[in-house]
Amino acid sequence: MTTQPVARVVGLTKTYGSFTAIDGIDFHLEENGIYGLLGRNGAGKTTIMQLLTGQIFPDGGSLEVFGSAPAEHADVLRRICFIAESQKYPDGFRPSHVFASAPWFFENWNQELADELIAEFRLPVSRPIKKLSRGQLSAVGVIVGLASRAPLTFFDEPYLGLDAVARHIFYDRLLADYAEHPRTIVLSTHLIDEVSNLLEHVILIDQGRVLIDAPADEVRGTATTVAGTRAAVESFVDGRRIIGRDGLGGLASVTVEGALSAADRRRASDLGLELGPVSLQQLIVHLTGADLGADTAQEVSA
Ligand SMILES: Nc1ncnc2c1ncn2[C@@H]1O[C@H](COP(=O)(O)OP(=O)(O)OP(=O)(O)O)[C@@H](O)[C@H]1O
Repeated sequence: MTTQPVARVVGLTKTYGSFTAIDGIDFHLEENGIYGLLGRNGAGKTTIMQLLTGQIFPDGGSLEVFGSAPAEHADVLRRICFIAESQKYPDGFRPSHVFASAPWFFENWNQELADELIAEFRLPVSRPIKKLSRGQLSAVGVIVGLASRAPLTFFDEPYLGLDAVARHIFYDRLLADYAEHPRTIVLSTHLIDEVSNLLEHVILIDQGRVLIDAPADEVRGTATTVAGTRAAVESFVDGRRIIGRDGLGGLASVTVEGALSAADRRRASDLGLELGPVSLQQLIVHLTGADLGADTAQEVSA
């Protein structure tokens, strides 16, 4: 049985003056999946989400969400929740006002889940939003995004300022709620290693184009990390395409591109080497030529 995709994007283009932000991309979002929309700064991730949520219009190609152009259809927009990096709220609003008005926008809004999250995030719901800390402000968005249970939910770098505990509450709650109430969730983030286990599908954007559109496990399987004594590792990886290196003293860990054959695996075992899957982040750093690790370190400590 084939289901109709939640979103269908064909040859989608968005230009700003002479600059092409989105360059003729194609992809589908299927019903019920957690997608990672990944890429370097300025790759085009937010622009894609703005196009899919009808906030801006494309300059070329076609775009269907739940079978219609999102911008003109209120019934489509009602099934979408978009949590932006810096969500804006009306002046004088308090989190309690946001949660009280949410059922009006989201037909699947679940107040019980919202209340549990408010307690877990220790969010002061009666404080004016303007007075909230950066992390508390992000928590408001994360709570709306999860409790909306919208059939298509976008989280655009949702956790600026959230501490490690709060981020893990978000990841755990997202997975648990998704298991009980499957829907389509698109997560854009630079903290790739942290969300790597959540993602079922990866769409990697680079300079307005799609570099990867594949199941996360398939992406991870395109490279292998080889670890062991330096001499054994170097002998094993000799002649292979190397993606990354790490090591300390006599120990080394090298990531190589391509699938390993059964003979390769036997040889690695004979050399006393350990083989492991590549981290999604390592692979993406390699493919987009960026040091996302530095970015990540900054954000984690922020
Ligand atoms: N209104 C605009 N006018 C001109 N250029 C724009 C506009 N909006 C976005 N851009 C450009 O389009 C490109 C894509 O921006 P976008 O915000 O989608 O990137 P992103 O992948 O979300 O980046 P980040 O990870 O830094 O948030 C960038 O080069 C950006 O400068």
